[in-house]
Amino acid sequence: GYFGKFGGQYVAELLIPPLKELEHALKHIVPTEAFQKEFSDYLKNYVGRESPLTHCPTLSKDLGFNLYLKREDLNHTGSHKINNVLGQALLAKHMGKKALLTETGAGMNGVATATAARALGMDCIVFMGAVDVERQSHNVRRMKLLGATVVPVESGSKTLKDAINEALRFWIKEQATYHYCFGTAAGPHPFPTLVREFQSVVGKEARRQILERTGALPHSVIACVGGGSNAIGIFSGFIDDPEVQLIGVEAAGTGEEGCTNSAPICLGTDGILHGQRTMLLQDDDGQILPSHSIAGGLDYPGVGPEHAHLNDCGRAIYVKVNDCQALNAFKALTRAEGIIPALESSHAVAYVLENKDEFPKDCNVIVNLSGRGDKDMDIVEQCTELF
Ligand SMILES: CC/C=C(/N=C/c1c(COP(=O)(O)O)cnc(C)c1O)C(=O)O
Repeated sequence: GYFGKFGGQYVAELLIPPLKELEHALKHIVPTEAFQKEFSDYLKNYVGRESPLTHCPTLSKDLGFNLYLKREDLNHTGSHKINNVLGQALLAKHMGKKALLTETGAGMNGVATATAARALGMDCIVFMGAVDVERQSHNVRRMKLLGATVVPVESGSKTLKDAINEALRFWIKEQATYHYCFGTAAGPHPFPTLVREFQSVVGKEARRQILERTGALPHSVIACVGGGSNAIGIFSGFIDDPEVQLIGVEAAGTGEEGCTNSAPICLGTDGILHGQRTMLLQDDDGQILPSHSIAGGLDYPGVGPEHAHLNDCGRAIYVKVNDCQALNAFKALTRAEGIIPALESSHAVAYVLENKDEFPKDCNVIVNLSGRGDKDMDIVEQCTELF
């Protein structure tokens, strides 16, 4: 369960049994033809895969190279989150679990888990920081419509980190009947591996699609990084093609020197959080620092261990983009191509728009468009100078 020196299973003894059960399921159920067939069938006929690879003619003309978007925003429920939670929900069913619990920040993972629970006839509890309940209210309404119980978390910074803490406590108590649908490629082993496995469909499709469309591999593949699941999903399709540059985009918050941010790889240090050794925003005593991002789904002081390793070994580079740059990219994509991106995904688009001279003329670049922006209407409308 390690990625270089990162990863592991640093949890209370009480959590070892369900994690061991999950490791067993990953090894003995996921690889079976029956499971893979059922999972692929849901991805095709319920999620609506495969997602398109959309060329952006207007932005490409301005950039001087070809920008392609992997359209995870077009999946059922509006983001890549459904790929992972459907895989985990199917696995939970096979493991005889009766209900699902999860954490959510942007609410996309909460909606996806509530949706998968309905599709499989299971109950669902979602832990969500009180700050996120406010700023992503569109998704809270969707979760409730889907019959999920939303538990606002009032501890700590009342965002994703705190929701994970509460969810883990709940799981310790209810592990016999609940499966913890971990929403990102982070947490204790086997979650980073399990989530990567279920998100790898994105990278497989994107690699085949770009070869079909352009006859060559792309110069770069770019994705925003919160916990790291949409990025590791698309990276995994190209990780064995050393000529393809992999770029993870973290959230720099407001961007001033020393400001509160969510960029643990760019600005953090090595430590342990939520059962994993990874890069973190922490003080000298190892106390976790509060994070900030305009995007609820990136507002997390940690990152999945595989990204910490890919940064360490240099296979991927990690950069950061601030709130304002993300908002500008949100507007640019909306107005240029008629696609309204999630603020999380806007960070990946912003990196390309802000650094266009780094990409060779006429090359091909893929950005993972991890989700749609309906949930962000209130936030964006507050930045009225944008529109
Ligand atoms: C697991 C908590 C993260 C959430 N969302 C994260 C997110 C992210 C960042 O999550 P990762 O892909 O796991 O880094 C990117 N794009 C969209 C549209 C997102 O919603 C959520 O609760 O919805």
